Amino acid sequence: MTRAIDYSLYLVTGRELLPPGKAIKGGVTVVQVREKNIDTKEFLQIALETKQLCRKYDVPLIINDRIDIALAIHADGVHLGQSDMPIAIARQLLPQGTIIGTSVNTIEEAKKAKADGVDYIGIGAVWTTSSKKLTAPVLGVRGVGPILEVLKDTEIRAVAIGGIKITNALRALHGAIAPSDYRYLDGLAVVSEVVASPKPFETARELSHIIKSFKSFKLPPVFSFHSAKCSVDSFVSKAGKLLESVRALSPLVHQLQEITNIVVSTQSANATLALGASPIMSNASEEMSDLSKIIGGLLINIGTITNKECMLLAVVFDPVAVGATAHRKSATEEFLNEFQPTVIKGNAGEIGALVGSLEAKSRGVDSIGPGFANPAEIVRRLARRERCIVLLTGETDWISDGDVVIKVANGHCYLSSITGSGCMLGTCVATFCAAASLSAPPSESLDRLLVGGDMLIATLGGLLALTVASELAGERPDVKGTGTFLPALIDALFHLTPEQITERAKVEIVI
Ligand SMILES: Cc1ncc(COP(=O)(O)OP(=O)(O)O)c(N)n1
Ligand SMILES: Cc1nc(C(=O)O)sc1CCOP(=O)(O)O
Repeated sequence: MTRAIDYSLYLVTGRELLPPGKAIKGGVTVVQVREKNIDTKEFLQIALETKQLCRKYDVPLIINDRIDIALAIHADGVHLGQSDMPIAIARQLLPQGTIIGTSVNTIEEAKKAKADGVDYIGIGAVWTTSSKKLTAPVLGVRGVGPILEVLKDTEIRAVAIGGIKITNALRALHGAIAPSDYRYLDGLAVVSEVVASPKPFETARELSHIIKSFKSFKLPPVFSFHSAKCSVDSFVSKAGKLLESVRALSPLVHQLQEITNIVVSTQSANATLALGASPIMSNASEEMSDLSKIIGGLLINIGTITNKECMLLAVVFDPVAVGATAHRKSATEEFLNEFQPTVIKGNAGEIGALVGSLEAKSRGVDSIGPGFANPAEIVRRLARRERCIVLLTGETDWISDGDVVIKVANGHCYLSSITGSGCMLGTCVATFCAAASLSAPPSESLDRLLVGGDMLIATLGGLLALTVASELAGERPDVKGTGTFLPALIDALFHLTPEQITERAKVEIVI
């Protein structure tokens, strides 16, 4: 019988790298010895030494490429690449129960591996790597899910390999989920993150913690805890109450808006202040590391984040006019390939570009086209795919965590006639998300390792804050048009109460 293996943290190592002892103690669950350009005798020696270490800690040992070495040391398994010994012949040569894994870069290769009856596949390379000269294209995190889909209804295990780091492990795990049946990775395979670490024990421990936390959490939804059975009243009252947390905690909200002008920045900063939070507007990547330690939430539009620690903060991603230019499209792709947002917010044109729908398109920052025939399905699908909350804005707004869909019909018509209202909404949502995450019990973020706090409620709270404030502002007798509306809106945000939110909310749970 084949030994059952925990593939969670799969360390690939070799003679120029570490003896894996410290890393195993930190939580490595499988070790592979991978040697290139080496004498057989020397490979054998290294494999034997590694085997002793693996036996000591009861961790299975896999040999890369070389069936003869695996046979000689009675290894637990072999890993064979596309140009190595064919799987069927390897099966004949190896004792029954030997684990056989193979490398996969395409759906076709995955189908072949499935037909060959391998025990596991290594899917890669997810990202670029300095540990190997790649001969196949980099998949990106979005390329992994469709390959996993091939393993549907099989016992074949899967790990992702290539460029996996502590900072992107979470995105790799969440982003690499086959959408149709929630098949997810069994583990992550790493070389340099552990072997080049000055503290391999600590690095392995941290990676292991991320993977365990991911696996312990039931899928989906990622950021909230609801079912369609929850009542509208409970959603709305929790969303309104969050305003009290915003005022009590006054979270620092970082607004990294590479493509916005100064007028909009001032407005967004004033809206953040009016809610009782504290804005910091900075695009300097040099500051990201320091800022990530003190901010409660982050709002980002098209642009880059160099500091991946931010992934563990409440992050609102606003892909402004993503469908309008090739640059915005590729920047957004790149961002979502690497980064795990908490909320994606966009108008129909922007969300349409993300889901590949022709029902709505971007013209500049505006949206054109007939609009979505089934907006509830669109937000739910995107939320599931990106493992986050999605907020689709328009005359009616739609929110989903991939499960529940909420329809919101608040807002004054002047909102769409002033510049920067989308950015103001982004900052309101980021502010409420920051307050929700800061007030969450510490165990919540530790257990789930994403962002603690209820991000569905927080998104609803931020949306209601701005839309209800806009109604209050628009109703003022001294507001005669959009010029007087804007300062009245800031005033309304400043004086907004939880009761106004709950009394005025026009919210429906759709599914
Ligand atoms: C877990 C895992 N996945 C993929 C590979 C790559 O193996 P291969 O294609 O045989 O390439 P080389 O490692 O031989 O360069 C792997 N080793 N482990
Ligand atoms: C050994 C290997 N195989 C890959 C593949 O794509 O099949 S990528 C890779 C190296 C992974 O190293 P690191 O964790 O340092 O990026």
